[in-house]
Amino acid sequence: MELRINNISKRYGKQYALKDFTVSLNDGIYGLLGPNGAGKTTLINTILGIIKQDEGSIELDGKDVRKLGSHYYNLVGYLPQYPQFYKNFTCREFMEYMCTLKDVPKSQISNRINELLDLVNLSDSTAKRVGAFSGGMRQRLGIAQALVNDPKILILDEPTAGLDPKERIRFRNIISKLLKERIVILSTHIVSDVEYIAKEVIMIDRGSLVKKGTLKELTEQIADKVWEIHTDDTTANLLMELYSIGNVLATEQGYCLKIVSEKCPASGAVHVVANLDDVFLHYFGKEET
Ligand SMILES: Nc1ncnc2c1ncn2[C@@H]1O[C@H](COP(=O)(O)OP(=O)(O)OP(=O)(O)O)[C@@H](O)[C@H]1O
Repeated sequence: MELRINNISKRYGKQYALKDFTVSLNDGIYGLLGPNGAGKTTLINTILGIIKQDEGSIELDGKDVRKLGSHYYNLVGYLPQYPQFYKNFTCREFMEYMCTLKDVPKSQISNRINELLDLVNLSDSTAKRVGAFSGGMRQRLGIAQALVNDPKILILDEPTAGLDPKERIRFRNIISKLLKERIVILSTHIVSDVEYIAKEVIMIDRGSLVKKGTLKELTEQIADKVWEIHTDDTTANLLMELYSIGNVLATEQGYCLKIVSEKCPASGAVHVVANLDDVFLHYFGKEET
C-alpha cells in the first residue's frame, strides 16, 4: 500500500501551515518529528480528511482519496493526542460502542475486542470503568479503539505524552507489533519513541518537508557535526549561548558538553557519534551565525 501526499499546501490567512509538502509512505512505522507549530497536526488532519488542503492531493495506491470517499476513511484509524472517553462506560462497553460506530460485523465484535484488549494488556480490566483508568491505561485503550476496524493507515498523535517511562516503553512495544501491512504515522516530540520503533523519520518545519530517512541515514548525514568538549564553567556558559547543546554533564573540572555545529565550536572539541536528538537539533536547533 502506498500513501502519497502530493504538494499539499494549507494556509490560514496569509500564513502557510503546510507548504508544498510531498512525501510517499509504504507499510511500516514513520516518525513525524518537528518543533511546535511545524505543521504536524495540520498534516495529520489533512490525511484524516478533517481539514481540506488548499492545493495538492492525497493518493492511496494512485487513487485520489477524495474520490475513494468512505472506502478510504474506513481504512484509517486515529488516536488523537487527548482521546475522549465516556467515563461511565466500562472498558468493554466502550470497545463495543466503538465497534458499532465503525461498523464491525456483530458476529465479530466479541472476538475483536478480546484480541485487541489482549494486545494492549487490558484483558484484566474489561469490567473497570474507563473513568478510573490511569493515563497509560487510557492511551492503551485509545490504541485499541483506533484498531477496531483493522485500519491500514494508523495515525497516532503524541501518544506517549504524559506517560511515565514504563508505560511509554509498554506503549512503544505495542506499536511495534502493529507494523505488518499497515502504514503507521507516529507524531511526537519524544525523539526516543521514534528512535526505537520507526523505520523512517519524516522531519517537518514551517509546513515543509525538511528530511526523510532512516535513523542510520539521518545520523550519518550529520556525523561530522556532532562534537564533545570538556571545558570550564565560563567557556561552557559561552558555548551554551552560541550553539545547540545536545547534552550537558557537570564534571569535577567544569562541564562536558555535546554540541551540534557545522564547524568546530572550540579548540579541544572532538567528534562523537550522532543520535536522533542531534539530528533534531541540527535541523531545528539554534541558527548559527
Ligand atoms: N485553525 C488555525 N487557525 C490559524 N492558524 C492555525 C490553525 N491551525 C494551525 N495554525 C497555524 O499553522 C501552523 C502549524 O500548526 P500545527 O498545529 O499544524 O503545528 P504542530 O506541528 O502540530 O504544532 P504542535 O507541535 O505545537 O502541536 C502554526 O503556525 C499554527 O499557528
